[in-house]
Amino acid sequence: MLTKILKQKEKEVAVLPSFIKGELDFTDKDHRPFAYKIANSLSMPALIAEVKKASPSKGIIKENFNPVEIAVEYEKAGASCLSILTDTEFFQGDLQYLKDIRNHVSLPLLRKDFIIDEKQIIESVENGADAILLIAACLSNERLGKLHALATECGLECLVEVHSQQEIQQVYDVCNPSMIGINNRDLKTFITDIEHTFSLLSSIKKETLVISESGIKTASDVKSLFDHHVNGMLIGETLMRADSIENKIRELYHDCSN
Ligand SMILES: O=P(O)(O)OC[C@@H](O)[C@@H](O)c1c[nH]c2ccccc12
Repeated sequence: MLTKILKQKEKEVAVLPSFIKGELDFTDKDHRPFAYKIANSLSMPALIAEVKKASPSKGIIKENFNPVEIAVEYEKAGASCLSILTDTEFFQGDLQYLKDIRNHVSLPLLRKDFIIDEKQIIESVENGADAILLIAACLSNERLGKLHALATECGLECLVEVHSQQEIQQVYDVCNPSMIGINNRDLKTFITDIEHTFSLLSSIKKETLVISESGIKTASDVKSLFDHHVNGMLIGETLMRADSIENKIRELYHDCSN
């Protein structure tokens, strides 16, 4: 699946406009600090709530999908940051959702896509992202280092996603990201296991914020992230399937306040 996605991304990137680095000027962009928001959620793991219509493993997750309404609900319900899927082909997202949501909420926004090229970084800034996802499994060391450096120069924060001890090493060899995301989803089997986060925690530097991603479903999951001092959690499906986002978020945090 990842190979298929990356092939498609190469096609998309080929038609993106090129740019001249010296001519970039993003000084007037209003940046909403992403990692700062995560670091400041001390009493419980910060919630990065994901706007996600569909996925390759689950198909359509939410039928009546209104991205702006969902984002507004997430903000009201106390999410710290939002993650917006912008991949159209596999996740039925759209870059336009990022723009629209930015006009209706004041939370920091992560563009969730498969970033493999510098041109997508420029596109992310232009469309209102505060942060981007960089997936170690999709990038060589050299690419990861370069993309992380350009994003930082452009004022974007990076959440660098890893699945293994080896990838954590790869990340630290080429950059020092403020946030590392541990994906609990095994990309080969699509099975999620939150224990995956705990098994990799000790390899992450103290100064790096840790985000647990995927398959977080219950108050007891959230409590165990909290007990392991995980800084943040990225939740999509559980919230998208809830009848009431507000009630679901309250329910998820329930055991942290006891
Ligand atoms: O819907 P879930 O299981 O709560 O997962 C959210 C998020 O972690 C997942 O969408 C994700 C994590 N890494 C990704 C990379 C690309 C696309 C999607 C993802």
